[in-house]
Amino acid sequence: MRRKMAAGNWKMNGTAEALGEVDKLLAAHPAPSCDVLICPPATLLHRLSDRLQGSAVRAGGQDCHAAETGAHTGDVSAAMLRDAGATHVILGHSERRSDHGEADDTVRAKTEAALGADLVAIVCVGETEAQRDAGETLGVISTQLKGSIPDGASGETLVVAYEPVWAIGTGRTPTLDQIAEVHDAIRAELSERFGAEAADAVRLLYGGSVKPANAEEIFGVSNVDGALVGGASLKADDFGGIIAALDAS
Ligand SMILES: O=C(CO)COP(=O)(O)O
Repeated sequence: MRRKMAAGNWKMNGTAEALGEVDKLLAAHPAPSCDVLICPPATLLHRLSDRLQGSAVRAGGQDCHAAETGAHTGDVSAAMLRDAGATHVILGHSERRSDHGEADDTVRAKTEAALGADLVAIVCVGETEAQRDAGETLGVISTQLKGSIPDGASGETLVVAYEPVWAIGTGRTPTLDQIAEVHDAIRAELSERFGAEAADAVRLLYGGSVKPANAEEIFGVSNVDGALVGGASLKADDFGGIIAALDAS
């Protein structure tokens, strides 16, 4: 049985006062039965992980460099995230791919670095609207999975997030059938590469305009093991509603 996961990606949002929302969330959901993860900006990671001491909620990074140390101004290594209290890191998010030109081989190198630092890697894949309209969705996802996930990944160290680019921050979501089609295809692809047992242990998250109002139906979809949540993770009430829907699913 895969443990469900609700992961919040704060993106470039939040200064110290945002931690008040975390206090609210912890008070409202002291013992969630799913894994709950918050990935704040790197500047908040240490303070967040201090705040989460003694709770069931974990902290994660939003990116890391592929190298361990060195002359990479502005970058943060996987070991540094770990040192700041992270247990997980999001890699290959579509905003990293588009804002920073990250290709699959970069994502793969970063994922290797994350695994080497004992972080769970949440590797993101997803098609653009033009790719979906052209009928290329499954091919694009397959290429991203092959290129972004290193051979050393396992069910315990890898989470895959399917985030259609056109659904991120837009209020639009794929149909439930479209989500099922992609998640089933991801599971099959992982199974072919890593074997059924290892593939079965990998959590597959859906991301893109997940809200309390649509969470329940999305969590009912085949091979959806939770969500990677952007905007709605910034407010304790909204993220709490998503956690509650996941716990009830
Ligand atoms: O990109 C996302 C999470 O990584 C999704 O963002 P939204 O939930 O704001 O659409």
